[in-house]
Amino acid sequence: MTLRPLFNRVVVKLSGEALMGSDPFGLNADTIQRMAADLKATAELGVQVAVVVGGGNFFRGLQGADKGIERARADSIGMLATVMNALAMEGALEQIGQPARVLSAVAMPSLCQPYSRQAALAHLVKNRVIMLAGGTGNPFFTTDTGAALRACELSCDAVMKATQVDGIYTADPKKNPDARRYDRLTHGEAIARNLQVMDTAAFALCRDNGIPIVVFSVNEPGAILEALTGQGRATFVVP
Ligand SMILES: Nc1ncnc2c1ncn2[C@@H]1O[C@H](COP(=O)(O)OP(=O)(O)OP(=O)(O)O)[C@@H](O)[C@H]1O
Ligand SMILES: O=c1ccn([C@@H]2O[C@H](COP(=O)(O)O)[C@@H](O)[C@H]2O)c(=O)[nH]1
Repeated sequence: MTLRPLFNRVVVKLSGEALMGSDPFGLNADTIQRMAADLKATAELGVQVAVVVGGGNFFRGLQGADKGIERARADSIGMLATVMNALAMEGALEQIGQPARVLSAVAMPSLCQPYSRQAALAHLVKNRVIMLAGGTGNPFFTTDTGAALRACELSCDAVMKATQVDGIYTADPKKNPDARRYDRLTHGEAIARNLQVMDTAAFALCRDNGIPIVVFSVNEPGAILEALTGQGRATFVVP
């Protein structure tokens, strides 16, 4: 069967928490290798892939702030966590022969290239998987908003949110076993119903720029390729 991608250029928002696999913290090597293979298979289908990686496996700013770290400083630590994840994934991709580049919104030129739209587009057309680290580069935001922002500025066809749950539910399914899953809803409905799988700023940016969002679980091998070819379980957020 020939697999046809639903989209030609995407932002994959890769959950930081998913990168720890069954470990309690940090990076799980098998999990990273599995996701790298999935991203490579997706790129081999001809899809241009920009990955915005989260940092929840290491640090979230709000948790730091709860422990008394000033919020902006805590968010800086969170952004650095995303750079660690991006560097790890870049290495895993290169190891299996998939060209990849980290571009960071927080400049650290001895480790990776600073993010610019021009550089990102130049890598994408050469079929390199780009790892967009540092979120938006500003505190008080999340990598979901970073993913939406990059999808807008890089003219992506969709945001693929690769996360820990297999779609968007009426409430957080980890806390509410009676929550029901949506197959499809609009950005406006997601915002109005306060569905916290993504933050409102991310939903609003995608709504205002007509960018669909696909939410799916990344916990099975091949999940990204499956979601991109319209297989498997996912929720589609559409204009
Ligand atoms: N209505 C909802 N439907 C689905 N999931 C929801 C909902 N409300 C809250 N969630 C929670 O949102 C989580 C996904 O978002 P979250 O930002 O926490 O993590 P992530 O995007 O996977 O990235 P990271 O781990 O890097 O922070 C899910 O694991 C789920 O528990
Ligand atoms: O634009 C951004 C993106 C992220 N942060 C900080 O990083 C952590 C980790 O990102 P997640 O989206 O939670 O995975 C986040 O909690 C923020 O503290 C940021 O400041 N700005």
